[in-house]
Amino acid sequence: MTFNVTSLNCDYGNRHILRDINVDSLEPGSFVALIGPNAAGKSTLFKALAGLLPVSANAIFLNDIELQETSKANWLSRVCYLPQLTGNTANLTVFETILLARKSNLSWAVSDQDVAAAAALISEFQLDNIAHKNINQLSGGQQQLAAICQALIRNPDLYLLDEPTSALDIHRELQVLHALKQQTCERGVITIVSMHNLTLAAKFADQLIVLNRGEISAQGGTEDVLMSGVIESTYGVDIEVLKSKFGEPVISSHYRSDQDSVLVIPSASGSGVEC
Ligand SMILES: Nc1ncnc2c1ncn2[C@@H]1O[C@H](COP(=O)(O)OP(=O)(O)OP(=O)(O)O)[C@@H](O)[C@H]1O
Repeated sequence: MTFNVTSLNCDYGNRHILRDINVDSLEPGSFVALIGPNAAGKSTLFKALAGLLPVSANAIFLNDIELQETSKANWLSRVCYLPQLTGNTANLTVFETILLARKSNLSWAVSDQDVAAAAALISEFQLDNIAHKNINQLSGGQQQLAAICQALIRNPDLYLLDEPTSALDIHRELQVLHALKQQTCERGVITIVSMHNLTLAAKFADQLIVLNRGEISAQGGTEDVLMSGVIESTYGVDIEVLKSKFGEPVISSHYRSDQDSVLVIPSASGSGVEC
């Protein structure tokens, strides 16, 4: 199983958002972090790859299936897309929400295995005390955990996870990323996760894809990309890659206050104030 993208373009109206996106072939078990500044186009890329936006592309292949030549239902049975946290307003309990995700591409009937799989995830993520609660009565972090369980209960070939841990505390964040990485390796799934925390990206991802202003500026092994200088030029910051006491990379960053980063705040007279 492989995933690759050739020459993808995507517009919102007459605004070009993604330009000539190429993703080199990703193999089963790949855990990839999609990084890039705000508004770079990461969410748009996920929606495009999930088949939820009109695109032009030479090819978007998952194994031998081409997105533009298959049905949306067939594509979405193999691809699990988790959008950024938006707030779940469904009138369902946590348990029902997770069970429902399991049912998305199977028959209407609920088997003992489906119930057991939902219960196992609730137990693994210590959600027992909120399993009976309505999803719209939870905190942002609790809702995000339920959404992650919805993703984990699926068995896709490709995960597209848009900032899946943005609302989680550090303990939960590590727990979730560890579980996602484990599932990726054990099931031979391909996982692409967007994230802003570069240290966590470096800790978990074996590859980084850097998106900047709608274009991919780098794809490669995590260490190679971190050392290449592309992070500095993409974000306009200085970084240093250190090693933690656990032998893992830590990204130390420094704000650049040089001429290029002068921030101009518009004043009442319209002339602007430099900071
Ligand atoms: N529905 C939409 N209609 C028009 N423009 C949009 C729409 N959604 C996003 N955009 C624009 O597309 C660009 C890319 O947005 P996108 O949400 O993909 O960025 P992102 O990299 O995910 O950002 P962030 O890290 O801030 O979440 C932005 O300029 C945004 O304003």
